[in-house]
Amino acid sequence: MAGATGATRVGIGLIARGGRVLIRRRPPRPGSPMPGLWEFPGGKCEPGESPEAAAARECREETGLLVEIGRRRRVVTHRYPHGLVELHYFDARPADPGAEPEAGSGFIWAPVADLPNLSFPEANAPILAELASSSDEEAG
Ligand SMILES: Nc1nc2c([nH]c(=O)n2[C@H]2C[C@H](O)[C@@H](COP(=O)(O)OP(=O)(O)OP(=O)(O)O)O2)c(=O)[nH]1
Repeated sequence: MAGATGATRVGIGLIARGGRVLIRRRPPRPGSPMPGLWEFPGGKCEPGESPEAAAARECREETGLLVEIGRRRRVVTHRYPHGLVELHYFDARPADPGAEPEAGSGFIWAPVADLPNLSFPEANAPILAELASSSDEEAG
């Protein structure tokens, strides 16, 4: 769904537990850009859906986990060759603290400190820098 700026709004969940976050490689699907890059769970807002609700729904659909959405950390507008996106990043955690992502979903718990070494879509640079700096603080 397009926002006021004409950008496609996207809700993204930073599902964290014990210094790790859930990521997977973007699947190679027809019409889905940037296959093979790592990503956080998320996707486009449906008509009338808030980014927060989209983040919760996509986390559920993609990882199988029911999540509690926390604060909105950042909003990033980015132009890709495939279009203009407005990415809303939310802190999230599994409603059941011991729950694991669905087998076959491709999601893994990656240490936050490892994220700078992985290839993500370009628009994720600011959130990756922010997460890396908060992991330094925790470590230090
Ligand atoms: N899920 C997700 N999308 C991201 C991230 N970083 C980033 O730039 N994006 C971009 C890629 C796409 O342009 C857009 C999300 O679209 P998508 O294609 O993954 O979403 P979707 O599941 O709703 O799409 P569809 O294939 O069902 O049409 O946000 C990220 O970390 N996670």
